[in-house]
Amino acid sequence: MPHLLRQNLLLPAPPTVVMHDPRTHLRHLPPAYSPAQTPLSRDRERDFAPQVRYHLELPRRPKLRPCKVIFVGDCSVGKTAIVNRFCFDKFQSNYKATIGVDFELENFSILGHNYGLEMWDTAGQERFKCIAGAYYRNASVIVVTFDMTKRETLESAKKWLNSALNYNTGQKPLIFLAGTKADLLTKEEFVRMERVAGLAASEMQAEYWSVSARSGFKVTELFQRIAGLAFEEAIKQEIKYHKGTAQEKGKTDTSAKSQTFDLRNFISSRFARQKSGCAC
Ligand SMILES: Nc1nc2c(ncn2[C@@H]2O[C@H](COP(=O)(O)OP(=O)(O)OP(=O)(O)O)[C@@H](O)[C@H]2O)c(=O)[nH]1
Repeated sequence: MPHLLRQNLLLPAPPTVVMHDPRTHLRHLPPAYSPAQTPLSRDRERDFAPQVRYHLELPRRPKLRPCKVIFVGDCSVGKTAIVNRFCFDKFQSNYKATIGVDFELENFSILGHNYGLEMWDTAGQERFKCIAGAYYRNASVIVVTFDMTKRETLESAKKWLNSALNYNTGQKPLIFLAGTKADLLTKEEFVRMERVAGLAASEMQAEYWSVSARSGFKVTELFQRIAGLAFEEAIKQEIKYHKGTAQEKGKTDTSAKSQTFDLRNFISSRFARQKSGCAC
């Protein structure tokens, strides 16, 4: 009975060690793949915005819904592979087409707040497109994926993005363009492909990433960046919402005050009229 022994000898209890998973525990905004290839944060913004940090220090805990991330792109480009590499740290070399859609949830701790990423890995095969399309709605993040060894998959990236945006007209999702299978390219091919893909990304107003699910190259960094930026955006939305309701409340308060003033005037004028003998 080791705990009894400890009690009898009045030994201090060992400190509780909280183990944080460094993949999902963020204290700073993870950097872009390349500062030149991101429309999502300016080069000098290397961390969470000060207003976001300030808001999180207020006693009121933010109410955050999980963030919906959708992966779209041609079949066999490696959408499932990058999700599986990040969520389970595994890679399968045999191809198994996604039927409709697959779903994974990963929980992050960002600046001490829990934040969930819902990952919707949609099918690239044409015959499943009508099913997958139904899952595009309410996406906060769109990751358009292409195979760096197949130029034609980059060419269809814009088509995939437009189709995902058509289901999300009411909001402004964050857009990422991810080139996969970086391990299969020579250095020259890699540099050439990044140049072409970077141009496509800026046309799509997307942040560009080259990754490899096989080697794990930049996969964790991509997901951390997605979580960091989506979290920051969610807090900014919350700040906007609170400012809006505070302004509304201010307006109601002033109109209530002016109503009290009018009421007082009305009573005193009525009283004066009654005094002067008028009954109307
Ligand atoms: N060498 C290499 N192969 C990869 C990589 N990523 C994916 N693959 C392979 O590419 C094939 C297709 O990968 P998936 O992840 O299933 O592709 P997908 O985009 O989900 O395909 P659909 O479900 O049809 O939309 C599989 O055989 C994977 O093993 C990578 O980074 N490097």
